[in-house]
Amino acid sequence: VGETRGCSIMSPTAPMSPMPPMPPMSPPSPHRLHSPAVGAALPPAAIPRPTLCHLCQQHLSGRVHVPPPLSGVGGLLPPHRSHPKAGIRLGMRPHGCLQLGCPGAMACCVFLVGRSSPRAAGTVLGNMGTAHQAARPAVGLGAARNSPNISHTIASHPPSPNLPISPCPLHLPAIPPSSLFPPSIPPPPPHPPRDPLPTLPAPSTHPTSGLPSFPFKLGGDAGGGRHGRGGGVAHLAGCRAGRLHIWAARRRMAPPRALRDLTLALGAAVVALGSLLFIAWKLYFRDTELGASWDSWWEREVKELRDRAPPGSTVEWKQVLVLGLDGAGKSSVLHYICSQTVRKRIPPTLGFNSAQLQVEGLEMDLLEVGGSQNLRAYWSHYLSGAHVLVFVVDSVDRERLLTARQELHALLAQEPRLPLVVLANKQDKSDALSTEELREELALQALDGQRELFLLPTSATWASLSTATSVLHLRSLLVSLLSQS
Ligand SMILES: Nc1nc2c(ncn2[C@@H]2O[C@H](COP(=O)(O)OP(=O)(O)OP(=O)(O)O)[C@@H](O)[C@H]2O)c(=O)[nH]1
Ligand SMILES: [Mg+2]
Repeated sequence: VGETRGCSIMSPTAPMSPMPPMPPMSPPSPHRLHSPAVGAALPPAAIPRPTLCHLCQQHLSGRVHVPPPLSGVGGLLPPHRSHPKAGIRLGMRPHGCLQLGCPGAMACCVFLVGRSSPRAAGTVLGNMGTAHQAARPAVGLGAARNSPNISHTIASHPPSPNLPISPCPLHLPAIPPSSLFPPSIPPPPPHPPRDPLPTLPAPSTHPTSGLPSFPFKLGGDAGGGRHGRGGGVAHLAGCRAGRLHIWAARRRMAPPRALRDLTLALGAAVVALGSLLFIAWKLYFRDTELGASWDSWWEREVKELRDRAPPGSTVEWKQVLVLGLDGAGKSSVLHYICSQTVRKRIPPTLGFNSAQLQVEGLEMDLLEVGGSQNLRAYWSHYLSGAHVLVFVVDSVDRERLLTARQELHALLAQEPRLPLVVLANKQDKSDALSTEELREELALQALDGQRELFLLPTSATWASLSTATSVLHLRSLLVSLLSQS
């Protein structure tokens, strides 16, 4: 046990004296930095007398001082004589200036701030008066009070009313705080009363529209104006006000000017391009059937026939009447005979078509009357002037063969001796009826012996040009028939 070194070293050699009692803790002082005394409130006499910092001393002694590099935050720069405004740097602290309790700093700052920015002066004073109550903001106010803006601004930053008063190091006259900080800012003078608005007349009812309207004068009292001399009383109806409102809304939503111009330019370009294309199309197809109308084609045919006739020759006119149900192929056959070309698309004949053929001193007048139901009533009117009747039948249209037969026999009943040529058209189609079948379906055998009767298989297509079904056989037959009569 005796070898326990720690115990032997740590063991006291002398008896311990009792500890003295600790003094009671004092509460923290609000002015601990400026007053070493301990207490809740300091009497004015206990505040240490302020002393000028070295920067303020230099400035107040009249020497130009170039401030050292700035550092820190929350203070003011010392002033510069030639550039007083340059000395104002709120929010930046210069070296050594704005020492707590330095009234010189306060005076310099307020002086310069007051010359440059009254509002900044008020801020400075307010901050210093509240944060550093040991200083005396009233000292520097002697230089700034001449500006009404300063005192006005300072009112919004009133320092504590318990500020102590100490002698002014700048020997400025002491100013009582009550005159520096007015209790309230005087209210602005009231606006002068405006002219009362003119009262509108009561609305009346518009005589024609029935809407409420308000009379107003056009052109003014002088009797001029762009609406006519003498002015006059007009009526502004309620609907017009609505239109004005819509117009204004449209104007607000109108696209920008550049977009409008671009749209107009594009529209003009499209119109010009379309016109050019149309002219080019017309020029390109002027000699083809696409560019020429049906009527002009007939006119050209007639002109060619007349030009081909030998001068002074006597031409005998014969009329060939071409009839048949609609869609049988009458127009196609005529076109084929006259031009020996095929038109893929032929519009239905709404009235009649006429073509002249001059062959071997014989001029044929080929007359086609439309085959639609409303035109069939006119067929009989052309029978008396015809020398030959050509009746065209659609060899594929089985459903209407009975109709075709009835129409044909009704015509023949009126002209018992008129030569008849029946065309079994569209023989190029695979399901076309043969001529024998058509002879039976149309009851042509009943006409045997009454008149000259022919039944020809035809096809008005390119492929049939040199075949037995070519329409050109019809032309030869017609020439033979008409030459005899
Ligand atoms: N496959 C074929 N189609 C034909 C033939 N003949 C005419 N067509 C077609 O039949 C349709 C009617 O021909 P159109 O010549 O107009 O008949 P249409 O008798 O004059 O008719 P309407 O004028 O209405 O009385 C057209 O589409 C022609 O192309 C033919 O021989 N073969
Ligand atoms: Mg036709």
